[in-house]
Amino acid sequence: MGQHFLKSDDAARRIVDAAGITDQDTVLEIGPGRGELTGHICRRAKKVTAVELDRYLYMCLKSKPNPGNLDLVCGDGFSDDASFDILVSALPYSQSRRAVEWLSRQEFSKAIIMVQQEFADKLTAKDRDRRAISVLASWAFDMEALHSVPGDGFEPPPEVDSVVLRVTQRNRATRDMVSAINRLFSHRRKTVRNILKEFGVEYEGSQRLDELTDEEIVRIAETIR
Ligand SMILES: C[S@@+](CC[C@H](N)C(=O)[O-])C[C@H]1O[C@@H](n2cnc3c(N)ncnc32)[C@H](O)[C@@H]1O
Repeated sequence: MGQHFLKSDDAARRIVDAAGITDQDTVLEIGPGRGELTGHICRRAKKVTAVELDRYLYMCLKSKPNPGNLDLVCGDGFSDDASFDILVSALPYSQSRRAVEWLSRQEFSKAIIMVQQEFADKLTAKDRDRRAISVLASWAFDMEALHSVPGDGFEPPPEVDSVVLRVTQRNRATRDMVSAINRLFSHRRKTVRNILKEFGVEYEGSQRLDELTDEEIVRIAETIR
């Protein structure tokens, strides 16, 4: 479940400060774990929903005093019924990709997410290094890397460092679009014309997928939805 917990309260406060939460905001926290970020979020927000999948961690959090604006839920945080202004999440690393695909389909004003450096590099990769997730992320979001958190800032320490990203929405994706981009990238070294032939779509041009811009790839994905 990607259970690496922040050790320092200062590190937790720094992450929550980056969200710029006001008393008008509804905040979703996915994976509160032992609640390192939750208290800081509750002190700033109007309403907080914190969703923890691990029943034991959920019960531990539930046994603490509720600040009054916290709705604690045990379950999968990546729900299509979620409604929030701001997402704050030290994402479960095993589910970072799923989380980004899910976030691309939500309507939100800002997200502060912590991901492993390796995954952040994938999200911001350019040209031939791009994967489906890079194209989706750069089309759906503006992303800014704020600061890194070294592995020894967690308990237990993960093998790689993490980075805190500020994400705002550029475009909202649909489930079909996410799946079409993934399908295109399963053939990413072929020419676009050959890929599209497999989907019964005609295309003029001899470029390969990685020679196109993110916008062009998304437009092509829309033709095979
Ligand atoms: C990297 S830990 C972060 C914990 C805490 N927020 C912190 O910063 O120390 C990720 C947390 O997400 C929880 N988690 C994993 N998958 C989840 C899911 N699908 N929905 C909600 N919580 C999940 C894990 O149990 C774990 O508590």
